[in-house]
Amino acid sequence: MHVDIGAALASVADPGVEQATLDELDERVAAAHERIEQGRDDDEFGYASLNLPEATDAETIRDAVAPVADAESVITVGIGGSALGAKTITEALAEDPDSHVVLDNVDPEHVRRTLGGLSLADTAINVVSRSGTTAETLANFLVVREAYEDRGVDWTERIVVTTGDSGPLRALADQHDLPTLPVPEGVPGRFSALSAVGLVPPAILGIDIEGLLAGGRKAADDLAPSLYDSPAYAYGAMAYTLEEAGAKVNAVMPYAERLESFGEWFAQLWAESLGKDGRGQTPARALGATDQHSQLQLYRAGYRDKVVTFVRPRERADVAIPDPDHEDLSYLAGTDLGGLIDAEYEATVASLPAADRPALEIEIDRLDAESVGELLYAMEAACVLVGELADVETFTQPAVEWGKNATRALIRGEATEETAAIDDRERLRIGETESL
Ligand SMILES: O=P(O)(O)OC[C@H]1O[C@](O)(CO)[C@@H](O)[C@@H]1O
Repeated sequence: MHVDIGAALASVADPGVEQATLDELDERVAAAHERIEQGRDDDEFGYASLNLPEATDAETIRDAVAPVADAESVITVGIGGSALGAKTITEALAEDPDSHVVLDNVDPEHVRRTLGGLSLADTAINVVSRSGTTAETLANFLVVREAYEDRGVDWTERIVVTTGDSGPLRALADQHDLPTLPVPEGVPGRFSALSAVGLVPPAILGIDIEGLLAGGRKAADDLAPSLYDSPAYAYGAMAYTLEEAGAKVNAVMPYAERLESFGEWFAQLWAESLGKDGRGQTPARALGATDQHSQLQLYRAGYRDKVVTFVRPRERADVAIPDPDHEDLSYLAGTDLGGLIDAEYEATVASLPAADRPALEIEIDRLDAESVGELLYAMEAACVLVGELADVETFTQPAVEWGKNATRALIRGEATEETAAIDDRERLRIGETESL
């Protein structure tokens, strides 16, 4: 994996990073690296995330999924970091990415349609919740369980549960003696892709989870006291410095359909870790080449408040483009789709500094287990570095609690500060909707 930061230097971009600023920052990177390594050595809360490639035991995961290893599909019931890591890995690596469906929302139409489309007898259930109390996950699990019962499929024979030591999900697993895996100690959900939290569906679907962990180890080995020696820290240092210089939005634009969910995973990692104390880059999700015909206008000619992070695999499968039968298309003759998307990548990356806007590039070797593991780990390490440099609480997410408390109080019919705020919130309705 390599990171190219050239298109975000002040010599070609505004906001941009002066080489001298980067050299100066490198001393702070060294200090942050030392702090991170100390946290890893002590398995400190949060920093323990960066020990997962060594701490995760692939054999234990394979043993736990053995009873359902014959499943043709997996349905993951989880949300946030309890779903996005697995979703990202299976989308990137599964032979058939559609064999992993994820219920990480409580949209009744979507849940009903998803369950209706599955042969439950051939589908394993992967329920994941660190706290074991998340309303969306528990509600969806109860709906999924009932669907299995209604179709006469013994759900206790088709399930793996990954959860903490307490809470209703742990109690349910104990009550039915279900195969369970622990969530990693001291690792927030968004950092847990390289643990049972992210690796059960890949293991069931025959993905090389050992390769994913090996890729994570490679990225860990590349952490160094200088950003110039570590792709992860180079990316993190640039993202931090660009934010300081005004790039408040970080648009992640992978040039591979199989990395679209990586953008969703990155969004939680970046937003929940760094959106603290009135700061934090807003992660925008884009996809190349598609969003060249959509968001690129804004990235090149909108506010100077963005950096675009391009991601691509160097090696790709290929599809020849048949010779065109119109002279206006003669430029496509003898080319292939891989060559076309790579040409579009090069053109679009260059189009940012051509409009003196910053771009960062992340290139992985190919879409295989080691490269994906390396990418996920490197982004986690980059995120931890930004948290150190920005001096924020990287590993907690207190701001999400208000909505959870309000939802629970609403559902229970309780009168709380939150429900009062819901009742009294400012409204000015324009237009009509039919009254329910
Ligand atoms: O794994 P749990 O406890 O169900 O939490 C799911 C997600 O909800 C959050 O706690 C935010 O509410 C995320 O940090 C986490 O990934």
